[in-house]
Amino acid sequence: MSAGKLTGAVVAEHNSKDSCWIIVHGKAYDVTEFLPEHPGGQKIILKYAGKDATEEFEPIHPPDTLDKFLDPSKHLGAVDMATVEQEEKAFDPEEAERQERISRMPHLEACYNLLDFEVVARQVMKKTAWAYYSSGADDEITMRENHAAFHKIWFRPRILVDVEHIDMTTTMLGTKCSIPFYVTATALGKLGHPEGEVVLTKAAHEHNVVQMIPTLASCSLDEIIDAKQGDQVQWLQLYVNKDREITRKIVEHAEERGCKGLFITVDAPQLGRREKDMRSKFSDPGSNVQSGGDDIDRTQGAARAISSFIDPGLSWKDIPWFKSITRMPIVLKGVQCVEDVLRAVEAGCDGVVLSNHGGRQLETARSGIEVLAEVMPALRERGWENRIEVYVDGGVRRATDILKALCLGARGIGIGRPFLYAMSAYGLDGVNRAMQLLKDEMEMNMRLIGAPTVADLSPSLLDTRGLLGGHSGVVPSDTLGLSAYDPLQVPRFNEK
Ligand SMILES: Cc1cc2c(cc1C)[n+](S(=O)(=O)[O-])c1c(=O)[nH]c(=O)nc-1n2C[C@H](O)[C@H](O)[C@H](O)COP(=O)(O)O
Repeated sequence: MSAGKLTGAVVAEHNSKDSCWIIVHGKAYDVTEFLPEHPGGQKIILKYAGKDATEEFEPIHPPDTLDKFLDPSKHLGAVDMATVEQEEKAFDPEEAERQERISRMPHLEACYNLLDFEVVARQVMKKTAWAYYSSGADDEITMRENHAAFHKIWFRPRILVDVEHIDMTTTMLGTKCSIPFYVTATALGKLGHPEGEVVLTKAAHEHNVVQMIPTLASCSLDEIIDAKQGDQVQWLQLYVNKDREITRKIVEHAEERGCKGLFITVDAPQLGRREKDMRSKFSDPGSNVQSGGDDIDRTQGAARAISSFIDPGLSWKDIPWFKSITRMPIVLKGVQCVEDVLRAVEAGCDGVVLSNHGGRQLETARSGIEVLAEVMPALRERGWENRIEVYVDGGVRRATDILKALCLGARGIGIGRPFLYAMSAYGLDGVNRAMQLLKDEMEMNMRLIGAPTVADLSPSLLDTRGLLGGHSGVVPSDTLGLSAYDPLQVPRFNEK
């Protein structure tokens, strides 16, 4: 012991399956018995047996994970970190190139739209982080269709409308919001930024935008809720655990802490096959997947490793139970056809999110905006349009995308990746700029459409015939036009 603390040498003696100690945030833990239960497999823990595992642990696990899930008897106490041998990191040419690009990255002001953040983030993010955020399922057709679908809808703007004063405010689940979009739930925020989801919390407060807190956040639920200010509104996104008592505790705690909506994710009974994420794990020098020596198939990437608790048995019969454990409005996130929206109304749900999980789940599922165009007329013909709030997410990159969804009848629009990329590349300043760019675009486009308030946004302002074109998959491209087209510039990296 050194000054009443464990030394690195003592911890290093416990470096095998038979006796496995790790160090996280300066404390030692005996995880020997936990090894077979680890959702991410044993190999990743054994890689750090007897060593400091903090860097690997941090982005994937909320800080209270060990307190919550590891028996106190296995908490071995503080380690004198001065005695811990820090491993010499082998030179990583890819990391050196990434750092060099960071040194040349464009100024924040060079980002003029949400896609600009994606261009920069791709160059400056760590490979595994980029892979996790950017990946979609299988061939990523749905992921790309999510954005492409908005280009099938055209506006029918009205003129000579007094649009001097633009009012973007709306209400979502009874909450007044300054703009009709929200930060949707996206897991593992610390893959992109060391502060993780609390960065999104701060920006959401700045712009009076609702934040949906992910079950699989890197930050703990309490950290994210503690980061909110004043009457800032947060919702909880829930992956339902096979152990319903764990789920009950999470829901009750979130309600006690002031969350104003429960969004139950229903499109992920199993997480989708995201090959960029899988591939980046496969090439991860630390994993032994090549040798096939891992006891859990880590070729499935981070997604599969963190989601084994999700209950594939979740069904409509569970809705009454959720209504019995919370007074929060209940919204089903990931609904993808009219029939299930009508069923949600009959089940007494307060809302649905028309979503395919950002194209990360079922490949060739239709985009949320296309489903929205089908759902709202079906609700209106039954007189049910006010019985349920309909949200949509997926592929939203411009305010015109938001306005098209509002015209079709959406209550609010969820945005995921753009805020992750803005955060990963430029931190809080990036997310603030992204939200401000959207606000500026919204104000201008509401003027140009001839709709000064959200209530003025109606289906009559749209031409949706393009959505009826089906999914030929091979869109005849305007080759001549494209060859003449001077593509938009993207932020440029400074010359070497
Ligand atoms: C980009 C992204 C999306 C995730 C997401 C993680 C990332 C990195 N994760 S995931 O790890 O399980 O796939 C979640 C999640 O935790 N829970 C959830 O309901 N949706 C999750 N989604 C889906 C998200 O809530 C939106 O449906 C989707 O991001 C909207 O599409 P855009 O990214 O194009 O805005």
